[in-house]
Amino acid sequence: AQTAQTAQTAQTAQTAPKPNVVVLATGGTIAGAGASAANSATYQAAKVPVDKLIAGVPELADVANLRGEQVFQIASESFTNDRLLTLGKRVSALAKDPGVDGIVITHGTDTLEETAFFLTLTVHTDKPIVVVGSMRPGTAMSADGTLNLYDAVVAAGDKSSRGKGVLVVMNDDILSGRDASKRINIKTSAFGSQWGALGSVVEGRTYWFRAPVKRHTNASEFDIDRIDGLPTVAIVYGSGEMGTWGAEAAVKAGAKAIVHAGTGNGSVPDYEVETLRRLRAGGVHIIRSARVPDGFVLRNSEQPDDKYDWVVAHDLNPQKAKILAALALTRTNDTKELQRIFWEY
Ligand SMILES: NC(=O)C[C@H](N)C(=O)O
Repeated sequence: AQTAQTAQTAQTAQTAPKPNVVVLATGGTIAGAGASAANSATYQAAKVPVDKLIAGVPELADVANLRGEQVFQIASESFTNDRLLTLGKRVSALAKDPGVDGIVITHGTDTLEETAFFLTLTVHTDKPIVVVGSMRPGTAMSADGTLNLYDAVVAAGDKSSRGKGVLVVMNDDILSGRDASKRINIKTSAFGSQWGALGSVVEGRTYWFRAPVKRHTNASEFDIDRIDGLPTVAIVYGSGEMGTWGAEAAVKAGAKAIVHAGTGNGSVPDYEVETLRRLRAGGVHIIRSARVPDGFVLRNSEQPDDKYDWVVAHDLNPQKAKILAALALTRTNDTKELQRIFWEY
């Protein structure tokens, strides 16, 4: 009986139509190449074209009908707002295509968390969008890109991934694009979230344990199809003896908002308070976040945000807060609205 059932399962797998998944390649280490197999950290990112990446994992053909598109070939530290918009608009167009069931974006890991958050805030779709990278180039021993890509394609082709916002698949984990963050820069377990993974991919199957509750994709008020530019938002990193020059220089350079990556609970040094209040009075928004990777910044604790007309970034790290602030400023200049947005997304 078991043999009959195994045969039937195999036949169902063969006859069930495979999902159509598009791989959008942007570069990164997952497309990297090093001089020797021992080079896990010394290599050139963004070398291998998308068709070669796909051809390198023949098992992909078992789980999806795949085609690749080379959007960029860059290391992800070189992402700009313009590139984010180009990528977002392409993802949105593909998501509207009835012949596309899911989208995978291969991406460098350095700014993968920004791109994943940006897409989850701006692309209106239920279809799975999965961002994936690797920590070792394909030429290295124990390269992690092949399994990560396979897992990403599995997740993107799986109906159970729909409506969960943009996902990050790395190292067997399925994470929310909202709060997945690069937390270790030398190991394959690079990505995590203080709120935990949503699920796992194991041997070509997805397993889910939670779902995001914050607004995303179809429920978002931001729409990539209507955004053609983003304002400059600067992150000013908090430390002892940080001075006030970082904030001043950011505003001189045209920043419309400053994400203050404060110490502790988004603290502001006594000697900087008046500078930030003056910049706010001049129209620049001050968003208090924290350089501490976990936890969240409380409103009116540490600083009287109501009195100063400042915003807090909630649990978003500075780089995520920068993305949300830039998007929010395309729609409002009102502090209360900005704060609402930071609570809701
Ligand atoms: N692991 C990586 O992908 C790092 C690389 N610097 C990138 O972000 O493109």
